Amino acid sequence: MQAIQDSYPDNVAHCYGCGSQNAHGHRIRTFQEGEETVTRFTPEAYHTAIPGFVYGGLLASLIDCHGTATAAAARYRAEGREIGSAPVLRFVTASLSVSFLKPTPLGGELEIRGRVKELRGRKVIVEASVFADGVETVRGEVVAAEMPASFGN
Ligand SMILES: CCCCCCCCCC(=O)SCCNC(=O)CCNC(=O)[C@H](O)C(C)(C)COP(=O)(O)OP(=O)(O)OC[C@H]1O[C@@H](n2cnc3c(N)ncnc32)[C@H](O)[C@@H]1OP(=O)(O)O
Repeated sequence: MQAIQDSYPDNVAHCYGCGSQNAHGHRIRTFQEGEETVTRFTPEAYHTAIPGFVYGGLLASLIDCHGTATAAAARYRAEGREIGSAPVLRFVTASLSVSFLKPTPLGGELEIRGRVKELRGRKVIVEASVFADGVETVRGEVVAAEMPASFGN
């Protein structure tokens, strides 16, 4: 099945969270499921915070990259375009907020589910949650902004 990240051109696919070209990264893959987006990810033992529980920074990065992918997909949909079609839309994180509702157990697959809260101009706000065994443990919000041509300057 085609993931949203599969549409990222190779020259911008190095992100630590979601870049297919980053051998050391999480290389998350996000899928559209109706009005929601879904990423599944299984943390490794080295993603430990407190023994038996997942490190919060990893969870934040899952929300982050799930959010930017959801934002890009939403804008393509809003424009009635196929994901990845030219001109390519690239979204980066303008802000990220994360609430850790419960400790997230380490040792199984996590599900990250997201939805668009607002889509306006060059900005998309995405809400996303992490579920472990069906229990919501983390909730976050990503403000994703379309990457300007001047990015980094
Ligand atoms: C092709 C695929 C690429 C895959 C990459 C995936 C990335 C994964 C996640 C990341 O780690 S990205 C890396 C971390 N993020 C950055 O380094 C971004 C650094 N910041 C910037 O480059 C600029 O500040 C940014 C592009 C986010 C905004 O600059 P703009 O010149 O576009 O700002 P502008 O003032 O035009 O704002 C556009 C909209 O975003 C809003 N905005 C900007 N910064 C914000 C902020 N910090 N918080 C909330 N909203 C913000 C802003 O209010 C506005 O909304 P409105 O249209 O409603 O007014």
